[in-house]
Amino acid sequence: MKQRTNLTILDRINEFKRIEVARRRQQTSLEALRDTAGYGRRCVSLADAIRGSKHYGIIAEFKRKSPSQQDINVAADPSAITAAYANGGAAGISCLTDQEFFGAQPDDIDRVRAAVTLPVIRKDFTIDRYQIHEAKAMGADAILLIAASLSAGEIDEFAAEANEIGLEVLCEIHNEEEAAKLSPEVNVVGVNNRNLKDFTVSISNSIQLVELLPPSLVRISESGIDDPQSVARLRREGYDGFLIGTHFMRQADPGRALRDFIAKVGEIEELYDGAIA
Ligand SMILES: O=P(O)(O)OC[C@@H](O)[C@@H](O)c1c[nH]c2ccccc12
Repeated sequence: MKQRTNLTILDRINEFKRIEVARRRQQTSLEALRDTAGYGRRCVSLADAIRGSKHYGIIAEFKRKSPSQQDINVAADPSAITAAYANGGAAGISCLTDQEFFGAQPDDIDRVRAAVTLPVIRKDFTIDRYQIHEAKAMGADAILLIAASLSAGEIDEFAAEANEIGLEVLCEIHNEEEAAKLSPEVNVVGVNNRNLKDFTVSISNSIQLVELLPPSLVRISESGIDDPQSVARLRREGYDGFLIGTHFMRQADPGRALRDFIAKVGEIEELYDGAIA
């Protein structure tokens, strides 16, 4: 038998999710989810927002705490912060909805939805198709699929089901083996710089994997980005966007931090363009 001590954090979260999903399904049926106002809402395209961004395609994340960073900003208000992210130049919003490990509250997406018109990613650990419909009912525009947790068949199936109800899919990979699981149903591919098994972070992971990413997909680099220089570098490698949470959430004014960050990327790119002109 597999020993509990050998389970990674991702295994533990996914195990918890199976119980959570079973409980939620008892409380609210799929049919009831389909009757919600959120479910009837027309989604905004995340891929288009990243591609069309004039501010480097930054998806700013709302996150109170995490297993790797512990408390980040536990008293944070989702409406105020994401409205400030929108004003600061975000291309999209990522909002954690896991309560147990990430400290989310049940109405977080509602509050984000009320505050912004940007595309919103429901950031959770999707291991069951029920969660796809739940994301739609919550008013999200896109869901996250973590390749480390799913088979190639599940990624394809879940992504197709999400697309069918208007949701886009961000599929997250961390290595070559996971890159091979990408499906044509996926809209955005994210290379995670953080290893979800041991929490080590390395931006060079995005640099190494970029050549394996299908050119048709919008590409983003995720996690551990805290320096405008890294964004400028990764853009030269072919990344269209960036998912950044902790660096902004830790600051007194996350919206302003995003605005300043974007301005610095601009300065770096100007210098770079000047140097090669
Ligand atoms: O806070 P950071 O290091 O800027 O990272 C944001 C985002 O990439 C990270 O929260 C994340 C990436 N993949 C995930 C999967 C589940 C939960 C969270 C994540």
